[in-house]
Amino acid sequence: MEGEWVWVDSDIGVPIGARVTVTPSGQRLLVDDEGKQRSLAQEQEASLRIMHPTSVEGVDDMIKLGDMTEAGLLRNLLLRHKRGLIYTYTGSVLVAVNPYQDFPFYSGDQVGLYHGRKLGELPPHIFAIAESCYCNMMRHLRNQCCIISGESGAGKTETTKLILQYLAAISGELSEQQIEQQILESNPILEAFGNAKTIRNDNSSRFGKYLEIFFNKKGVIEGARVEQYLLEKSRVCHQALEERNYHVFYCMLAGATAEEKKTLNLGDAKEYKFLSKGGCIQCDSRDDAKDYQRILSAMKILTFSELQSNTQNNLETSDVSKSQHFSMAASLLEVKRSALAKSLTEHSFMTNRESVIKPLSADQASDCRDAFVKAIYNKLFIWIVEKINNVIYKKLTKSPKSSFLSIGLLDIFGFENFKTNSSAGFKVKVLFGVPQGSDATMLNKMNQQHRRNKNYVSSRSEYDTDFGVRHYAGIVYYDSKGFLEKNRDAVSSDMINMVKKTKNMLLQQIFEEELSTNNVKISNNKKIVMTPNNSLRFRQSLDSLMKALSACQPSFIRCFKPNNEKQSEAKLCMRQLRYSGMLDTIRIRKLGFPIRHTFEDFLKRYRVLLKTTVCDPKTETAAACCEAICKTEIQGEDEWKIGRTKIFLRDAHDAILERLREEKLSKIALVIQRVMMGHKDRKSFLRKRRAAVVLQKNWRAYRQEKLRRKLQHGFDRLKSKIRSRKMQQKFEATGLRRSISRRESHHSAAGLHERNHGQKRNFKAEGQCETLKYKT
Ligand SMILES: Nc1ncnc2c1ncn2[C@@H]1O[C@H](COP(=O)(O)OP(=O)(O)OP(=O)(O)O)[C@@H](O)[C@H]1O
Repeated sequence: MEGEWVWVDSDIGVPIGARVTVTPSGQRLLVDDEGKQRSLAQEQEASLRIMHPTSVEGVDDMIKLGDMTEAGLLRNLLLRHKRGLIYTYTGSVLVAVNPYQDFPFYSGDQVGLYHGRKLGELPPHIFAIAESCYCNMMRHLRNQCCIISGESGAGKTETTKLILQYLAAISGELSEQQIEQQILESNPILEAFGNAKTIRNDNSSRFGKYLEIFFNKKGVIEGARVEQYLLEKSRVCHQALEERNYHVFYCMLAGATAEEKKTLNLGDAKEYKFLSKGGCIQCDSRDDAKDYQRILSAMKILTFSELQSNTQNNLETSDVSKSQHFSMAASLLEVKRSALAKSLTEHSFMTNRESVIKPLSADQASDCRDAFVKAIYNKLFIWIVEKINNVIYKKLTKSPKSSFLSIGLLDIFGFENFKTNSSAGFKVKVLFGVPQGSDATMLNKMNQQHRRNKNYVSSRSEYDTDFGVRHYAGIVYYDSKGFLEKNRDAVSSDMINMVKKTKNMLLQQIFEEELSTNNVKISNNKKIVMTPNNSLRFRQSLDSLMKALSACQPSFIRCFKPNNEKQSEAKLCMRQLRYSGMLDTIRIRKLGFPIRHTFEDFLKRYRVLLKTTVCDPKTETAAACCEAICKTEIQGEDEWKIGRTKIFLRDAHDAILERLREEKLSKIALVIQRVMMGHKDRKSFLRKRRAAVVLQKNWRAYRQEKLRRKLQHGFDRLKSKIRSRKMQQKFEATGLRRSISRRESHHSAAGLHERNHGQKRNFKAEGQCETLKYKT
């Protein structure tokens, strides 16, 4: 039907989407995802597969896809990427497609938005994964790790930085320490010394990194530790076309002042062979001079002391080399030119009876020089990492590790399969360890040793120089040519003897191990200082990494590169999908029960979801209670399984149960709040009512008493008036008044006065009597 979506075959090896359209003339066409029109014949129709609606619209969790095929996954990722949605879940695994541009995804607002929210509550985001790690750590008191994988340039390093940014922000809300800032500032330093421009990525990490962030029990960052794995040393002396040496060289030469450069005898990058072998000095996306200032300020924060120019006094002149660069090198290494010349151009070896010194050919001498340069850089890098750890980790060494919780971020090497893969890769080192001898003898030895190993593919003929390794993603062929050279990192004892004489403390410090060892091995008539073999050391550090990881609860982030210059978007993503094992992950996660809890843990966490009328934990077993919870809360019998000691759940149910638990808890909290507030309010109401009654009572009593007293007073006066009137009437009635009048005429003046006075008294008494009558 018109408008319907179907799957059609394509040249990328998997079907792509296409939409049925009808032209005005009535002809039916298919318009595929790449915009190409295809005719639709009637006989074709039966073979077309209708697209599931979830694939038409796209889903934010690929477990929900109806078309659970490579094509389904690919279309979903590309569809979302086109809409600017770079993050997609696959259960709890996050797929991150590199946006190659700054999106407003990572602001403080976004941190606030995702903080405290469950995975799946909000659209997929790297902050949701960081939050989930943090929450799981705090909830289960268990260390977490994030395994971030993907091709070179897919965005692993940026992702690691974003997780760190998130954790630093939420920890910063809880305390005002400056440790978060110091941890964040270690990035520019590590990137300057350990990253370089490659043809795949302008800022490619050339070392493996495991950053463990330590939190106290309150969830505040207390420190961190960086572990580095196998820096690509060969880059210091050699770069492929269009690639650069490590950033720090270009940054320093572009950013240092003329005066600083003069003190250190530095020129421009293009003057140095080791910096210009790739024919690429500038990198368009980088500003070396600006980065230099950034590196210096980060170094200040991490308490690196300032670079000091070295004194050039006390230098003996020598005729060994007239080159200006040679003198400069000797001066910077703070050794006599003669000692440097000797160590570079001669080698001493032992016969049965004596020590013999032989000159080196020009090629041998430059090998010797390169080995020394690579060793210096590598050791300097290790020293820098340790120096950073001294600031961000040292405080924690005083307390036992168990007093902290941690989240580890593993940024593992980008994996690429070129037409020709150089054996310089660390992966080859992990497999085999590098023997002495030539490339051919090494290949021979490997072909013999690993003949029966199903992961090893021997060279097809004795003239072939390549061999294959069956990786998860497929067979990768490595060319053994130049293998030993690229991996040669043994520094000759002559060189070490030269280092012994240096006045440069840093140089002595970084070669401390070699200087303190007396273990000198003679191999091929050449004295080599034996420190623990590099591949052995690497294997040991990987073993301890594996141990640390397996003790943690892991989260996975798969970074994808959406395009590069040479391949179509879909083809490139398809390859990454296959290599990352995404489809298998989804199938396994869909089929399996990746979430598992012991009955006790499960019951402790989800006890609130249990109805005691259905199953009472006081009388029933933990297993029965767990079963009862699942029966009521999870739909579908097949969605969970009861084991002997644990309960197993499908991927999505962890989040669902958590949500239900939270809902239930907030309901219960509401009831508690309601009852508490009601109780509090009633108590205060009753107190107020009692007080009001007392007030009313007392007021009324007071008012009544006042009235009563007034009345009483009135009556008393009334009574006295009545009495006085009665007395007067009585007096008048007895005629006493007449005799008194006669007596009054006798005493006229006094009598007049007395009469007036008596009249007045009478008037007054009458007046009072009237008032009293009125008041009564
Ligand atoms: N989330 C993102 N937002 C914006 N740009 C990004 C993002 N992730 C990656 N990029 C861009 O892609 C580039 C390459 O990413 P990054 O260096 O993280 O890759 P990588 O996988 O670590 O590669 P390598 O294995 O070579 O070190 C970055 O320099 C940046 O320009």
